[in-house]
Amino acid sequence: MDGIDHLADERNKAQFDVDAMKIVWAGSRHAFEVSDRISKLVAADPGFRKDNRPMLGRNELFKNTLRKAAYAWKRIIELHLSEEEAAKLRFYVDEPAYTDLHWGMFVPAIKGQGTEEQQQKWLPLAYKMQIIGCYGQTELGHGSNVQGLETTATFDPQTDEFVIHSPTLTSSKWWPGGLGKVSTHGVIYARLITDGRDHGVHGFIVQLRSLEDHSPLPGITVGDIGMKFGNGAYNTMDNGVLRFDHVRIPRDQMLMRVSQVTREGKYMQSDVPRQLVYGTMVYVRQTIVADASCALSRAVCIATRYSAVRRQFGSQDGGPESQVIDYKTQQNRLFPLLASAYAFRFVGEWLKWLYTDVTQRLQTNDFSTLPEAHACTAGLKSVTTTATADGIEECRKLCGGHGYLCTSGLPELFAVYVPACTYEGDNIVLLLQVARFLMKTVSQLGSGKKPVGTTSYMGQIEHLMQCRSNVQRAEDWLKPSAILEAFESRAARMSVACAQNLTKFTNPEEGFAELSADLVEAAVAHCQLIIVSKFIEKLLQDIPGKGVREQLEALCNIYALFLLHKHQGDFLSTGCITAKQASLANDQLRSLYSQVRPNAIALVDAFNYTDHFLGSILGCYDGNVYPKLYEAAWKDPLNDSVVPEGYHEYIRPLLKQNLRTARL
Ligand SMILES: CC/C=C\C/C=C\C/C=C\C/C=C\C/C=C\C/C=C\C=C\C(=O)SCCNC(=O)CCNC(=O)[C@H](O)C(C)(C)COP(=O)(O)OP(=O)(O)OC[C@H]1O[C@@H](n2cnc3c(N)ncnc32)[C@H](O)[C@@H]1OP(=O)(O)O
Ligand SMILES: Cc1cc2nc3c(=O)[nH]c(=O)nc-3n(C[C@H](O)[C@H](O)[C@H](O)COP(=O)(O)OP(=O)(O)OC[C@H]3O[C@@H](n4cnc5c(N)ncnc54)[C@H](O)[C@@H]3O)c2cc1C
Repeated sequence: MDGIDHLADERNKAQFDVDAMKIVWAGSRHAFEVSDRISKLVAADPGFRKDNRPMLGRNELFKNTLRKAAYAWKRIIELHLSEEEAAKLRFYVDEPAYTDLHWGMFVPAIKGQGTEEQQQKWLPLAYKMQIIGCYGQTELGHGSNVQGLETTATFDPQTDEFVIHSPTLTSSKWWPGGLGKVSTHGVIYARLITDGRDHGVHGFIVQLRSLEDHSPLPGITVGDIGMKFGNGAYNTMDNGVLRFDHVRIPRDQMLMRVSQVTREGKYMQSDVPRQLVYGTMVYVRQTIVADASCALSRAVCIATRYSAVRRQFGSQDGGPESQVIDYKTQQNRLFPLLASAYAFRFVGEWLKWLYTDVTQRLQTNDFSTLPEAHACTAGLKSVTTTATADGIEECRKLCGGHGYLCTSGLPELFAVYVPACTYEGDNIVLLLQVARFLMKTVSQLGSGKKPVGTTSYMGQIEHLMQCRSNVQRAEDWLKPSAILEAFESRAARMSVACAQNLTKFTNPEEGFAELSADLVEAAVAHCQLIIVSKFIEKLLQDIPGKGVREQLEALCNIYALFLLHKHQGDFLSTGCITAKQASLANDQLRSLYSQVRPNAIALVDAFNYTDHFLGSILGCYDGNVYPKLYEAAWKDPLNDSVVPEGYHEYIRPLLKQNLRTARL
């Protein structure tokens, strides 16, 4: 606006090489270059404008999303973008749309659960978007309990078809994104019935709409489920309702990698575990962890830049007031979120590796790491999305009153992000899955079976059950070994305590239900240990760039010590640390905040977000907040006229009446 960088002084304070940090954040030089190029391309294109979203009504908003999705596809084709570049373009367009489900769930479901033949038939059509697909699992009556789904797929041997049917109101598909108005096809989950026998839930490719005129096919009732939380926000998505009235599909449209139905109607299961039917959810949960770091870093970038711009109190001799970022309370709320964004980035990278590894093993029929992959994706999805949703709201509060304005970008970010705590598995339901995995691990400890992977720490259970932290000075908390021992012993002791309490119940399922709140806490402790340990492992790698390692070490310590402080009840009650050691951790945390303070702006610059992507006046790169806020206010439709519409109808009569009353 005035061409001045109002945050230049802050940028000059940085003690590390920001460009090198950008590469660490992106994951590689290649990833950085792709991301940088595509984000700038999107930002410069008026076709991807998004600042008017909160003002649009539902129909206008939705049509605008359709236009953008079609335009994005046109640009992808014109520019010959690779799959990686196209995914980045959709990411930076930053508008939830049916394409998320098409590329994010429909295609992966066919890839993961379809046979080679099925993949060859359906994937080319999906890749060219000649068909558009959704993921139709959840129903009005059941979401978390997948085994409770009611939709049926009954095999008819006479015609070699499945009959897909919604027998009750509660069996209506409800929620699938892209279903409401766009999808031509869906991977639909239904109970497979052959010869009167129910074989449980399986996936089927079902055509929903005509490829000629988009009308629903016979027997199909489909529509949108209605407005969701927040103006604009996730209402760009057509989450849908769907009912089937005896809809017939050919037999070869059952996804048959896990199990098959023969021409004669015989149900056959391959060696592949039935849980692979849930494989698409594992895949998406893994991507959601990486997305958590994006959403949180975005909110933190806004709150950090604005905290450096905003001044309140503390003026000396008529000089400027204090920047609010210098208040320790602000740092204590903001810097752990900054550290969490980095922590989630690195654990997301690791989880991607774990997922790729398990996928390769599955291809050779090695299913041994599937339970761990399920527990890690479920647990980390839960812990990172909860922290991110809470963190975005905290960032809004960190921006004071202006954070509540839509132009801060934070209300929309929160509204779009918060359902991540629910979709792809309710966070509590997922933590209970982790707890089951942990209880199984503990119960096998005496059997000679060595715990592996993320539970390998349980292999030293005797030590972890009785060790005492040897931290004596605040600086001792900077040793990775001190942090790891505290987190491992806390997690191990909480799991073992649950396991011991479970033995008091004759019926294990009753015990599990009764102790579920404690089990969830044990699962959280285990997941936080994974995040801390993956951050520490990241620091063992070669990290080029002046001062980059030092900044990451400080952030890693902030993340760990902040958690230790927040959950000190766990650490103290399990006897892993003393009250004195907890207090030393807090002293160390304060001193780490001072270390990070001069680098804070550079640490958020390293995310390399364009102003277009951030979509926030408070977070704009040049920090020129006030003129931009002032100017934006005048662009609000309410300011189109000086005297508002409705004055003559509703304000003037009131004022006149008050005048008469006053004269009386
Ligand atoms: C405007 C823009 C501005 C800003 C944008 C900013 C940010 C945006 C950021 C992010 C957006 C990112 C992404 C968006 C993506 C998605 C959103 C859209 C779509 C959402 C889609 C969905 O929600 S799809 C539906 C998902 N549904 C669920 O997740 C259901 C959850 N329930 C279950 O998974 C299961 O029912 C259960 C696991 C809870 C229980 O299953 P059940 O069969 O009953 O199992 P159990 O008896 O408990 O267990 C049996 C054994 O099976 C093992 N198991 C269970 N699940 C799995 C699995 N998945 N894999 C492997 N193994 C599994 C379990 O451990 C048991 O094992 P045992 O050894 O103990 O027998
Ligand atoms: C924005 C959005 C997009 C979505 N997109 C899709 C999609 O594309 N495709 C699709 O199929 N689905 C989709 N869903 C549905 C989503 O996956 C489900 O809403 C989710 O799995 C949670 O299930 P539920 O709604 O049945 O919650 P419920 O299970 O009914 O949860 C209600 C409460 O009960 C608690 N609870 C449930 N079971 C237990 C238990 N065993 N122990 C303790 N507490 C429990 C939960 O913690 C929660 O507090 C979407 C949902 C949203 C919000």
